[in-house]
Order: sequence, then structure tokens, then C-alpha cells
Amino acid sequence: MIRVGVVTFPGSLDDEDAARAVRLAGLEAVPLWHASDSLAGVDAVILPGGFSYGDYLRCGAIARFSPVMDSVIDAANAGMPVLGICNGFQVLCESHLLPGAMIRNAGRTFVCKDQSLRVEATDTAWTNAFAPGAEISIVLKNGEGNYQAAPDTLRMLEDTGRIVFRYLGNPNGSANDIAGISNERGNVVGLMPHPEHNVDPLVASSLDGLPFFASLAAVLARA
Ligand SMILES: NC(=O)CC[C@H](N)C(=O)O
Repeated sequence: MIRVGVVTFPGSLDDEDAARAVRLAGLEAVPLWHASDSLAGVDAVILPGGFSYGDYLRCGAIARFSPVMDSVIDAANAGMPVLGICNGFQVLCESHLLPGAMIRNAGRTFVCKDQSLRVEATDTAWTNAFAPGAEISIVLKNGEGNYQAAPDTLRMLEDTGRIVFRYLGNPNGSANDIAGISNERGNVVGLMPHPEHNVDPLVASSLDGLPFFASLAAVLARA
């Protein structure tokens, strides 16, 4: 059985939802505690949403120094699929696994809504089950979701096809409408919206989160 580690930091909120989405895709969810220095032999890792360390300093800035992150960084650099959702995306940027940084939303309010996105890249471990250019709607809920990077970094992301999701109707001021990006190899993806909240018809207005986890299952089944 394919095993997907879901990290819990102090202040994580959506680790249980991420684990549930993993199970719905027919994969095994393995809890990984932030203070552990082992990845327990998992095949992929999810850094979930939430408020790690109370969002002190900057969102994700302290979680990046949790012992488990040393192992996550090594595994990601060796090609393991890693998905950072919202606070997890912030941790990936703070870890320098992904470039750029998140600042406070334009308007300086916490935004919580269903958000339309366009899937711009389907050659990643987490988006291969989408049709190129697919328009999807998933939950967005954060205070620091305004993605910014230096002009040459933005140009590099554009030129190399590493912008994975773009907002349709920019909710927070993100540069180039960026909602999610990948690393060069496409195994590491971070996005601000929450696919793990869009997997169950009982509570979600769309099931557009399911292909993220189906994409991972497909990639690992081929490996
Ligand atoms: N939902 C989340 O993961 C929120 C991330 C972070 N705490 C923020 O408000 O930006």
C-alpha cells in the first residue's frame, strides 16, 4: 500500500482532513509528528494547512526549523512527492524548496471562500489527473496568501511552466495571479487553496480536490 505522511506541527489545523483525503484516494495516511527526525518510510509527504506556531514571525517561519523538515527537505530534493497546502505552502517557501514568499492579503483581511482557479500545469506529481487548463473551485482560507517574488523569479516561473495554479479573480494581490507553483522537477507543489476540503459531497460544494490525490496515486503506482 502506498503510504503518505501527513505532518502535524503545533498549530496545524487541517492534518486530519488531509489524512482523510489520502484515505479516500485509496492510500494509507501516516501521521508524522513535527519533532520526529524520521519519515517512517513514507512514499510522499503532505504539509497541511493551519497556524503552525501561532503564525508568529511569519507564517511557516518557525515550522521550517522543526526536526522533521530536515528529512522532508532531503526527501524532496531526492524526488519524493511533497504537497504543501496553505500553511504548508508557506513552510515550503520558508524552507526554500519553493521560491518566493507570502505576505498579508491585499485588503489585510482573512479571506475565506470558494475560489475559482485554472490548472496551468499538469506535469506535476499532484496535478497529472487534471485536464490542462481545467477550471476548478476549491476552498481558500488564509490571512497571508499574497504570493510575491522578485521579478526575475516570476519570469523564471512563467518561462519554465512552474506556475501550477492561477486565481480566476485575484482574491489577495498575488503576483501574476499565482495560487500555486512547483519546483523544477514537479515533485514539490505548494498552493494556497485547500484541495483536502473538496473531497466529500456532504460538506463540499465541489469535488475538485480529489484529482490531487488521484494524481499522486497514479504517479506512485507507476514508480
Ligand atoms: N489555512 C491556512 O493554512 C492558513 C495559513 C496561515 N495561518 C494564514 O492565515 O495565512
